[in-house]
Amino acid sequence: MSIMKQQCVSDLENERKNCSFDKEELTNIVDGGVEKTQFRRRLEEYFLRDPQFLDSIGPDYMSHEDRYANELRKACHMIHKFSENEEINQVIGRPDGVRSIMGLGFLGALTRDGNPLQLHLGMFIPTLIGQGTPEQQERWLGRAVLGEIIGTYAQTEMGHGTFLRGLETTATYDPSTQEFILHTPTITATKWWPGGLGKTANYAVVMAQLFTKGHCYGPHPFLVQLRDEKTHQSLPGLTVGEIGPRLGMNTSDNGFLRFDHFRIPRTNMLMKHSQVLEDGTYVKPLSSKLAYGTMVYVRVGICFYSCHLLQKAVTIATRYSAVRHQSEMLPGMPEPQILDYQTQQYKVLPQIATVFALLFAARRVGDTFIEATTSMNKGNLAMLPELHAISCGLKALSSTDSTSGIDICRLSCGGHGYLASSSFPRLYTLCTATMTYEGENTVLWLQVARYLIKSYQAAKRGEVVGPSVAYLVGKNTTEIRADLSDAGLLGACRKSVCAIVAEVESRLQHLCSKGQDYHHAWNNMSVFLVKCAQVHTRYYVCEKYVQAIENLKLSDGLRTILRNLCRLYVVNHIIVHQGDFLRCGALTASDMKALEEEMGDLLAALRPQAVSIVDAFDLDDFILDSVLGSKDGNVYQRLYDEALKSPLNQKDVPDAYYKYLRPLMKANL
Ligand SMILES: CCCCCCCCCCCCCCCCCC(=O)SCCNC(=O)CCNC(=O)[C@H](O)C(C)(C)COP(=O)(O)OP(=O)(O)OC[C@H]1O[C@@H](n2cnc3c(N)ncnc32)[C@H](O)[C@@H]1OP(=O)(O)O
Ligand SMILES: Cc1cc2nc3c(=O)[nH]c(=O)nc-3n(C[C@H](O)[C@H](O)[C@H](O)COP(=O)(O)OP(=O)(O)OC[C@H]3O[C@@H](n4cnc5c(N)ncnc54)[C@H](O)[C@@H]3O)c2cc1C
Repeated sequence: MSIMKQQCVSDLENERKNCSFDKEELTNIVDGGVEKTQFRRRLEEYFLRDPQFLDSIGPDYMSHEDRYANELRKACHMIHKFSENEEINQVIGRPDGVRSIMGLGFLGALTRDGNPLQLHLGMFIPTLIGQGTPEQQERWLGRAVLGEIIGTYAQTEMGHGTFLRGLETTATYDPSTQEFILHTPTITATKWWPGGLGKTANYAVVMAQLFTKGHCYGPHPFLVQLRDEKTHQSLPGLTVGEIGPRLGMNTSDNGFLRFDHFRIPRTNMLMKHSQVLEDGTYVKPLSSKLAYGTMVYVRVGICFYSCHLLQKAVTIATRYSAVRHQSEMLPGMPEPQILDYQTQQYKVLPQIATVFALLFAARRVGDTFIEATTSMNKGNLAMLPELHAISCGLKALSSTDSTSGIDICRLSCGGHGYLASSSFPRLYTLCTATMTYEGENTVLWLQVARYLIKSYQAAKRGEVVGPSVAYLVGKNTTEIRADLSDAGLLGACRKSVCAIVAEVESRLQHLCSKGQDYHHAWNNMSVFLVKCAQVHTRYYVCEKYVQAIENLKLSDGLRTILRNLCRLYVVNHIIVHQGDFLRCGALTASDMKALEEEMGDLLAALRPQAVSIVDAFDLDDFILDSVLGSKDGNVYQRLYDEALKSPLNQKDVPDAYYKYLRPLMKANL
């Protein structure tokens, strides 16, 4: 064993000796229970040890087409393995089965840079479940689950992604043939972006403006066959293709689609919520927003997904920080592990704390989703506005924090973090996409703000408002801070959110009273409205974090760790945004000093446990896919071995030298 390897390995071994808690207990909490850990491990064994998921050469060295083909190969193999596994079949058969399987983060690692079947699994099947009638599900769902038909979710157009009411694709009902005629009237109406649309999918859920009897009823979902089931050739009357290279996700064949008066049967409109009868009569849904149901589902999924990406990044960064030695802390002494620098701890440890914050909050929003959909299925839509606001807020917060957290982790690994083999570039590009897709984050923050302001005004009038916003009026606004305990800090958060919302609402009203119409006043206040949404959502996350730890049954050792992480999260948030707390008098300058001191203590207390905590995430080396983050810490050998795989290293003198450099250098001429 080389000296370097020995040192790296013993660094991690020493770290692991410090562990003051039961790792398995923490793993179970991360998974959501002992049984879930066991289930995940069984499936990981089944998938990750299968050599078919290995790449013959690194995807970064493949052509665009070969990379797509390689990931498609693995994605199809994954579906085969789904159908061959009795346990998975049983789970998929349950009402929440598809969600449970999709929620297994490790599946994302089977394909590296975007899965061509992700939209099929993540949106097409859920839309059939959420928007299709029982007869429609009978017709398509079973085939979709088996992979006999592959679909995508085609909503966004070149001209409109955010503003759904602005979609231009039309679906006009023709009662004489009982068909809808799908048409793309302009270049901007071209469907643009859907994953898997380019070359993989032979079906799509297409969102189009529904016209019947001369009226437009807004965007509705239609099940459209795109390609022949035998030849896979695109059907006459439509044009479909791939949109070209992206920042990342380059193997998800994001596509475009145009219709030229393309006809589909009436029964292909997904009619669970609204219907068009044979004679063209439109039957209204209970709420027009039910057509947006799949987006709400996926926004909840993104809260889990972005958190999982951060979990990977922080595992890599923490292990690397324990094996990397650099500079001198004490003059003349050996170079310390970089994790011993307080500034390094401040990069890594808050990201670990964030993983738990996002995970606990995602679980709460997941529960709200299940509760709301259960009552919606019984015709009660009362929870829909609250679900929409919470899922928008948490999707925006999770994706933003995970993306910035991943980049902080990358930076914490210095130069090596910039290598593709560190995995950070891929983690970053996968995560930053979650800030845009499924609702661009600013737009989602403004949806939350709309709900906040309306609820605040309603609460001031004495009306009952949703549970997540009930705190906006009443004693919280005048609450006198007692101490810096968890409860005290949550009280300070509440007070500052209440102050910010009250001030922004009053400035909004002021603009209106000066003669601005509400929409202009709204736009002129929108920077601050976004802020309202952000502080409210942050408070939601902090509150759920504290509650989760209070409610979990934990051993003392683990309780201390999780409590310290939670404190670090809340205290750091308050320090970073201290202006919000000082401005409304929720906290004082001397409180801030005390909190800063506490933060230093928390970093020091958590430092010895950092490697063990990320070990407890139980992420297999295959999942991490990083030369910097593997379990054994053998960083330098892996870096070197990976570099040797570069095609440029297969010849000492590359062909390009003879073509370009030699003439320039005038060598041997
Ligand atoms: C649980 C575990 C899970 C496991 C995991 C599984 C999942 C794994 C994840 C897989 C990842 C898959 C990859 C995904 C790839 C990306 C796919 C896409 O981007 S696809 C493309 C994604 N594209 C996008 O996301 C587009 C984003 N744009 C939009 O969603 C909409 O245009 C809008 C919301 C911005 C405005 O809509 P507009 O119609 O103009 O509405 P107005 O503003 O005029 O407000 C009117 C009223 O409606 C209300 N309301 C609104 N929405 C909802 C709702 N959903 N509901 C309820 N209510 C809603 C609103 O509050 C207001 O109420 P009020 O105040 O009147 O009471
Ligand atoms: C990797 C990836 C995968 C995708 N997959 C799919 C898919 O499978 N299916 C699908 O249908 N779509 C998909 N999309 C499209 C995606 O959903 C949209 O790009 C997204 O909803 C944003 O819409 P937009 O592109 O129209 O952005 P725009 O709305 O044009 O955003 C541009 C800017 O305008 C601002 N803006 C827009 N409206 C407002 C407003 N009301 N107030 C304030 N600011 C505003 C935004 O904040 C942003 O800064 C995907 C996109 C990406 C990047």
